[in-house]
Amino acid sequence: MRRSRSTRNAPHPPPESGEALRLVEVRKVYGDEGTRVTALAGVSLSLPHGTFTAVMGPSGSGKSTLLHCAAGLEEPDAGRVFVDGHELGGRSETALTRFRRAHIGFVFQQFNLLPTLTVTQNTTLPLKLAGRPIDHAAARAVLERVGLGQRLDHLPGQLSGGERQRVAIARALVTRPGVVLADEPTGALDSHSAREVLELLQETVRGYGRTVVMVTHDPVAAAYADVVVFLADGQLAGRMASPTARAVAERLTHLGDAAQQGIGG
Ligand SMILES: Nc1ncnc2c1ncn2[C@@H]1O[C@H](COP(=O)(O)OP(=O)(O)OP(=O)(O)O)[C@@H](O)[C@H]1O
Repeated sequence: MRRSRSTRNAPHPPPESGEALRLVEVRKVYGDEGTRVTALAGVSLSLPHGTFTAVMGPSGSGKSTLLHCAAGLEEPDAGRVFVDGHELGGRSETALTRFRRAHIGFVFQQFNLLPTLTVTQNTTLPLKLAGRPIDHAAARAVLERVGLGQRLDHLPGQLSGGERQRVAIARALVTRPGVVLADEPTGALDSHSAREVLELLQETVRGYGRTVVMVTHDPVAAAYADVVVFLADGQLAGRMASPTARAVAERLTHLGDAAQQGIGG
């Protein structure tokens, strides 16, 4: 049966639980005897729909691993991950890929655009890969929303870093995922472009009800989020609502102490 245009374009309904992302005692260990590193040592986290969360912590504290486990890009050694109320574990690789394409958008520090595809083609690629119909009007609307309505036929090499990251955000949004995961999305940008990208991520949450989880090293970037969760040594080491850059920077300097005292959540 052909699906109607309105059904096809409807966002995925929020989970009844209201939780966009839930991690339960997630553990991830890399390497083997002699090189073993515990990247995540049993992390539990619950993020409601329509929230913007920043994940911070020292280098090597497990931030990217947490994001990759949440995205189903890495399989935890133990624990459970739920996205939009659906458990990721126990799926075949094909089923996981299909699920990821429907429910999760991912934004990388280095943009990961295909250099030979135009802005429009890069943006609609996830729909093409998912075998979904390409609604050019909808893609154009997303690109206009990120301020690239005048760049539709440009190649990534003809864009600034900030513009490339905005294409990457449009690409993450085009499938209307419930959850957008961003790994250092402003790490390669100057402060002006970074601010634009952060405002865009904020608008994604406030205006469109998406849930954004962003790994960052930058307290100024983290201050755009509703909540900051801190990681240290693969464990949760605290949480801050309504963060300011100054308060976040201050907390970061004491993170080591918090981890040693076993402060979580
Ligand atoms: N593929 C891998 N193989 C082996 N060890 C890994 C791998 N990926 C990550 N690690 C280790 O796991 C730990 C957590 O890494 P992760 O990249 O999650 O930290 P991070 O907090 O994101 O660090 P950074 O801020 O430097 O990006 C680190 O000690 C890292 O060396």
